[in-house]
Amino acid sequence: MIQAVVVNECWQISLDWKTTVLKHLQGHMWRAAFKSGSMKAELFEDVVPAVRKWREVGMKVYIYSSGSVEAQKLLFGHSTEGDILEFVDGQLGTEIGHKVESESYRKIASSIECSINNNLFLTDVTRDASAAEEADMHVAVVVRPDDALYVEIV
Ligand SMILES: CSCCC(=O)C(=O)COP(=O)(O)O
Repeated sequence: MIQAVVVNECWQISLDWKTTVLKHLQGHMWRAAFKSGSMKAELFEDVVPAVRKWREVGMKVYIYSSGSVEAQKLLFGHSTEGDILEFVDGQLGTEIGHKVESESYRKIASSIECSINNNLFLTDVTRDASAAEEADMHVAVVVRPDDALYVEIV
């Protein structure tokens, strides 16, 4: 039974599926791993300096991820750069809507009380970028070395 679950979860991960069940399992595993100190989130070295700079000039920074809010807090709270949650104004998960749906970005703009075309969405997933752009949000696709599989070069 356990082996069947592991095989199924690995299959979902290989397809980059973001099912709620998978993300809940992720949250449980991460809780144990991050809290025990056996796992730390590794950030690209430009992340913290960039976020600091944006915050210094008065910009707000939010995380919007398919990962649950708990998973986001675990990851950004236990990074190799320490707890960087203090640099973040809030976390948004898929309870606001899926990242491939334009409506999600409209809802985000409304919930953070910032007009949609005054927002910049950074992502490495082109499907998510298209949805945000369709909603009139500014978008920048961030290309990282291991993202080649998910970024469609057009
Ligand atoms: C940031 S916490 C969880 C990350 C995660 O599980 C994931 O699938 C990343 O998806 P995203 O929507 O953030 O691209």
